[in-house]
Amino acid sequence: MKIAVYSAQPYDRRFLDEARQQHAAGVVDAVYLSDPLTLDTVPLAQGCAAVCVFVNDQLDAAVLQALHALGVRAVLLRCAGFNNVDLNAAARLGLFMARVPGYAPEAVAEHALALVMTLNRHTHRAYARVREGNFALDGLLGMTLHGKTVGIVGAGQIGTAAARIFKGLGCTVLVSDPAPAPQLDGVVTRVSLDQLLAASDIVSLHCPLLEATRHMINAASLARMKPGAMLVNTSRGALIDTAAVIEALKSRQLGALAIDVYEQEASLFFHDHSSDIIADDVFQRLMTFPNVLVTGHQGFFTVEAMREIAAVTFANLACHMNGAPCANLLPVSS
Ligand SMILES: NC(=O)c1ccc[n+]([C@@H]2O[C@H](COP(=O)([O-])OP(=O)(O)OC[C@H]3O[C@@H](n4cnc5c(N)ncnc54)[C@H](O)[C@@H]3O)[C@@H](O)[C@H]2O)c1
Repeated sequence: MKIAVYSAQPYDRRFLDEARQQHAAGVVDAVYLSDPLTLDTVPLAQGCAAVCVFVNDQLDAAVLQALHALGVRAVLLRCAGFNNVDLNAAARLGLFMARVPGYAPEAVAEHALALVMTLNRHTHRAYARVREGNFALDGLLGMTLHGKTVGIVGAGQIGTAAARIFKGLGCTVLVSDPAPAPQLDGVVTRVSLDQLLAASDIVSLHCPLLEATRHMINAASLARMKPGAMLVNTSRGALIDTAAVIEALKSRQLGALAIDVYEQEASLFFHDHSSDIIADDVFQRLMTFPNVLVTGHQGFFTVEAMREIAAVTFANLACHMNGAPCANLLPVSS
């Protein structure tokens, strides 16, 4: 079987090839495409019975229909989130749609911690200063995290890992989740979103992007936050209304922002734009704040997570090829 791998970076190729040698040598051929999947790039999957995609690839009804017409019968997401998939269209077309849930929740949770630590203690600024021979401490004042209150919005696999990390630092951990994980019983305090926003020094988002969670952080919810609190988003960009966040930063209601995801990231992230004029004025405004830290969707990016993503992707493909049950199917509705 031939599989077209969209949005393939050299590191994807390395880990996917490793897994293919181990799990599907001689059975699966991979065609690596640096282009993202869009309606325009569907024809690149000509001759392939499956495609493998990533977080910003388009999987709306038109793209799925075009892939199906080309003979594609399986779509393998090499990620956990599937907010970019039209589930109804996938069901209508009878496509095999599988993802990689919970491949390394600690990797993303640890990245959230890295963002908090960096932004709080200004290590990114200290690094640059010291290299220039500037050892002044002015502007580097942080807060001691021990004893602070951290609010985790969405305590699934990643949120649970994050809750344990912050608990380990001596923080009080609040959780808001309509279906909270029982393994956090006795470790965290369960509260409503409003209670969490009002009480937390740090709010970290770990829920999926759904219609119900789109822009859950907006002007109203920002106003309910503790003045000067830090907001962290390693989940999906559109959980946050970025324009409202900019206003809250300007008024100092929001004390600091750390994001690994951005609602318009598809045209920026995973590529080198250092010689381009970036046309996204909202993103560029964010870049002007000294209390904003942005990374380019790298929360998942550890050796362990990349290995697991590649291995599970080929295990999912094997289920499709052998007609075996697959635990990682998307919840497609008919
Ligand atoms: N930055 C990265 O590299 C990266 C990597 C992997 C996943 N992610 C993102 O992290 C998200 C979480 O991943 P996960 O593996 O922990 O998912 P998960 O399904 O294990 O957990 C999600 C949790 O969110 C909860 N939830 C749903 N709606 C909610 C709401 N309105 N308010 C509060 N909680 C709500 C669910 O009940 C569930 O417990 C993914 O959806 C994905 O978008 C980001």
